[in-house]
Amino acid sequence: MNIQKVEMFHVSMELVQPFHTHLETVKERPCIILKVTDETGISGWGEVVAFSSPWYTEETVDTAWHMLEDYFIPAIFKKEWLDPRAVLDTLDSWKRNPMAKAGLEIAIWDLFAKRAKQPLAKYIGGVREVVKAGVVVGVDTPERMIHTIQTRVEEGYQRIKVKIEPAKDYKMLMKIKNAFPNVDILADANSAYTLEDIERIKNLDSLGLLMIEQPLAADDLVEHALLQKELTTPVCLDESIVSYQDAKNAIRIGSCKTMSIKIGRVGGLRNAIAIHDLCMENDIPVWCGGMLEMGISRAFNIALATLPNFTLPGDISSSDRYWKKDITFPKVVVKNGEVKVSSNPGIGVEVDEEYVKKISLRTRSFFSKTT
Ligand SMILES: O=C(O)CCC(=O)c1ccccc1C(=O)O
Ligand SMILES: [Mg+2]
Repeated sequence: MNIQKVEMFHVSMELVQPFHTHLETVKERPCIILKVTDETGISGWGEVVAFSSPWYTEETVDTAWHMLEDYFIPAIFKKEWLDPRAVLDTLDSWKRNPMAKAGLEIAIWDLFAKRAKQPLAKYIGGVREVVKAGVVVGVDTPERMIHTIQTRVEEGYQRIKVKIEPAKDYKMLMKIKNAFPNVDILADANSAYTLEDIERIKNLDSLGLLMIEQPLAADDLVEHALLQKELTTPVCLDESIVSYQDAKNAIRIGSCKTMSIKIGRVGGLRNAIAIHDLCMENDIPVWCGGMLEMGISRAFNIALATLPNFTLPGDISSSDRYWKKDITFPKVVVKNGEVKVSSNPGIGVEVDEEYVKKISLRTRSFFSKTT
């Protein structure tokens, strides 16, 4: 297979509700959408999930745009592709920039699955017809959060995630747990604590949380291991796992009991699958993390979550939780706490290309030299 054309769209959409963490509030969500077309005219779609500023990880929309136009896109025209797993071997001749690499790599996976006339979930070895849905409830007063959680539980979501920080943890979580003793509650700290806060974190142990996500710094696998030894609540790593090697190290020293896998954060679908397999061999259950994504990335998350070791509900929610109008159709809907996996070829959703063009702030097309 040869790539003949790559189109890049820098788009932006307003979230239905602003997304608050202790690090950043996201109201307007930019993204890079990628369309790759082969010699037979079949196209695959990708999405780069970096934000406009480096609050979550170091990449931004602008750094990703730069890496894609100056390095990654020119490189993929130079090869004939027989397997989507080979794409990262080429892109990994440059360091890091996982979200930029992933955006391009996933578009090629979609293209391969479409050429094989198979749904992506089947193409990667998925085993589920439906995946479990979880949702994030934004920081607010405990009363309003309890009200929102009630609605989400009625909608069927199987797990509720709330953001915590030292100034807003035990009391808020206790109110929530008292109101919903049988609901799985996950607390995500986005690195708001240090090991000096160990007594504060240990205090959360009595709440029976499903897990605590990324309590400490992104680059601290060792301190997460020390913390996990002192806690009964499972530690889940998010920002700390940006490569297969990170996952291997975390497992080796016991930094966590579960992981959130995000295709963008780990540099592509091949790596996400490999980390899934590694965790499965080591009895570490995983779940699919979310990035406030648009419909293309959401479709990839659903396909990824059909792999056997995705036994925990992920940040996989209805399109309506994020967007008035998404760039893909049909919409993702949660029914009885589950999302149905598409049986259409590739990512299984159509991209509304006219709409993508309409909301684009900049676009660029690249062509193979041989056309
Ligand atoms: O619903 C979602 O898409 C995930 C929400 C979420 O927690 C998140 C969103 C953007 C960036 C980082 C994170 C995170 O998991 O820390
Ligand atoms: Mg997180």
